[in-house]
Amino acid sequence: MTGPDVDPSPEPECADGSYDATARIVDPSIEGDEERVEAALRPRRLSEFPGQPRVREQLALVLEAARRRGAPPDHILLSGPPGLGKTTLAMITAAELEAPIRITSGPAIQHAGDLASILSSLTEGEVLFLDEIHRMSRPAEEMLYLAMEDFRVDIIVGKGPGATAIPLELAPFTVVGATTRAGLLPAPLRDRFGFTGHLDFYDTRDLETILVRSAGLLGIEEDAAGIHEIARRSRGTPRIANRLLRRVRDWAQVHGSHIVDLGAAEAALALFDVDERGLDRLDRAVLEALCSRFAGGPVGLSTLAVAVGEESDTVETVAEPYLVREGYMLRTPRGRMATARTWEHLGLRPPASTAAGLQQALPIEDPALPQQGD
Ligand SMILES: Nc1ncnc2c1ncn2[C@@H]1O[C@H](COP(=O)(O)OP(=O)(O)OP(=O)(O)O)[C@@H](O)[C@H]1O
Repeated sequence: MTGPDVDPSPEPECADGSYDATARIVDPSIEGDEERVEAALRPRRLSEFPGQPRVREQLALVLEAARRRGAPPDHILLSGPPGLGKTTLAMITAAELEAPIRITSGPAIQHAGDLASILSSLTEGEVLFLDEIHRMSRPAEEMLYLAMEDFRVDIIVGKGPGATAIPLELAPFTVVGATTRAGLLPAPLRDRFGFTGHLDFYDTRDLETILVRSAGLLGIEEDAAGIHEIARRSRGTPRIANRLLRRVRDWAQVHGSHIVDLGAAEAALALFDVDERGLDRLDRAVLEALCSRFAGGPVGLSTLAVAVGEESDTVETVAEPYLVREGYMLRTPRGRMATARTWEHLGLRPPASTAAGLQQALPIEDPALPQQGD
């Protein structure tokens, strides 16, 4: 079977030499054709979903209990870095409940009225998937509290002192919210979710399972060494793993071997600037700025982002979680700092004062960053 195809990613360097995150081969965000390929690769049921054993088990329990009660489950919040499977799990939730799903996102709901019209059209038991729930407007958020708790919204009719609230009953439904920034959710909203699943980066073995499945669906011939190489250099992220698989497939096709093996994986990943540890150009740009321009830190997030020509949000949600998790960066009360591993990876020697500072660096717990076992 030949699966859907996409063009190779363009070279991510801008004309002025700054970094273009939209063109990153390991950018976990998606657009256009990529969305179509992703849809084809999504597991449909919990039993087909590799990795995240804790969340999977917890979710299975919540859904099974709801099914036995014959009532919609509690609202579900899924948090974690991009590309780890939040949307996939929301769709699986609906499939396991045999319920329809309505998909929207925080930025798409700017007015409370937008949300009211979605809520009032939900059928009993329907799943409402709210992606990027932390980006909803305040009035919509407040309407959502009431709807989640009492299955009711108050429609305001008129303006000023004469305005009246007309309550509108809603059919019971389940919100599945997804966020890359759980720490930004206001407490009243967070408290209305009966179950929170935090998705963490995948280990290499789970990524191998995902890649073998994807290769089968896309009609790609592979061997174990090729799959292993891609898996271990995918930043623990299924979306990136699937994308690298297609680029290695491209390389193999163009070079006439047609098989995703170790040689093809190494050559293609080198071509697309994915290094031995799976770090990409943005990761390395951040680390290089941290070491070369700020002597290893501490440096504030926005200063660091400006230094690499990126939005703070991109550095914080896309690059940092993996760099922190892999021990390449520390978040301290005084700012971001390089670690001994960073200097070593870049082949640089820290100045003596920085080396001493490294000993005193105190990491901070930040709810916006994924925490193990959260
Ligand atoms: N456990 C998994 N098994 C197989 N494929 C997966 C898994 N998790 C994610 N994927 C694949 O990775 C891609 C991205 O997943 P998904 O869209 O669910 O991520 P996300 O966390 O919602 O990302 P975002 O935060 O950007 O919305 C999809 O093609 C999906 O099929």
